[in-house]
Amino acid sequence: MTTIEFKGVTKTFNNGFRAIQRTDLTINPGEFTVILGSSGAGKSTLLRMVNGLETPSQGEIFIDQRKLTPQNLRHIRAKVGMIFQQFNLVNRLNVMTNVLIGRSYYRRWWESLFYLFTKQDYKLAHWALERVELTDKVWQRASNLSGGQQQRVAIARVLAQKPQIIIADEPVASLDPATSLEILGLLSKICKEDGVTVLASLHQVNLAMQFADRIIGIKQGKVIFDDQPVNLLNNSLLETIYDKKEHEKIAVA
Ligand SMILES: Nc1ncnc2c1ncn2[C@@H]1O[C@H](COP(=O)(O)OP(=O)(O)OP(=O)(O)O)[C@@H](O)[C@H]1O
Repeated sequence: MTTIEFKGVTKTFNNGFRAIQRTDLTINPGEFTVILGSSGAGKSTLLRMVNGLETPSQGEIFIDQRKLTPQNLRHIRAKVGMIFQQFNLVNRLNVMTNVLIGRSYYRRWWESLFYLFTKQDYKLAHWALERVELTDKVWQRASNLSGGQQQRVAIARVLAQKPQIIIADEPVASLDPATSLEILGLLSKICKEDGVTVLASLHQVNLAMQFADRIIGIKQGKVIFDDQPVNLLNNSLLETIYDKKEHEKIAVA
């Protein structure tokens, strides 16, 4: 099981805006850690640094005690599966091919370009689609699926990658409440059954409380809460993580 460490990490964008203040964090192996914070708090920036989609301005990131560098980025990306709010599927391709794309990290670039995958890749893709209960949709175009089904294809693609870490950037922000529960339940199951370290950002406090082993609250790029979910509600920090108005909106929702 794999640990993620942020050591003295900051992120300042080219326009001079500092999105992440100096951060030291260890994300424990095999845990479901949720990052909470209002819009613009820096959740995506923090997550995107784990697989090199953003680079820290200062400090270092370690995956399983191995420092993330441009030289080992491809190797580390193979271990880190990524799930996005907008699913990021190739809409014109069928479900199977989308899932096979998760195997690209283990293929030469031209093999992936021409969708040349091995029997073992197909076997893994089938296994992944079974895990997300989508074997009846294998040959359908991705664009013909519902949002929840598309997110399940994205999870299958990540599973086919055989990741040690899953980074999920607001994975349920585009889904209805029932489908959100289904998707987070699936991620939680994968975390517990496969020993995958999951680091997810969410907007919904109730969902974080239900699924997280640990919640990290950030505000203006700074960690202001880091504890078990049960300690969040006892703590006025919930009002601090979100400004009070937003908190009241969430409570009503
Ligand atoms: N490429 C960039 N250049 C300059 N500023 C950026 C860039 N990307 C993000 N930011 C800024 O950094 C801050 C953090 O952005 P980030 O996307 O990490 O927030 P977030 O917490 O994920 O927000 P949301 O919940 O709305 O997705 C925001 O103020 C954003 O405008």
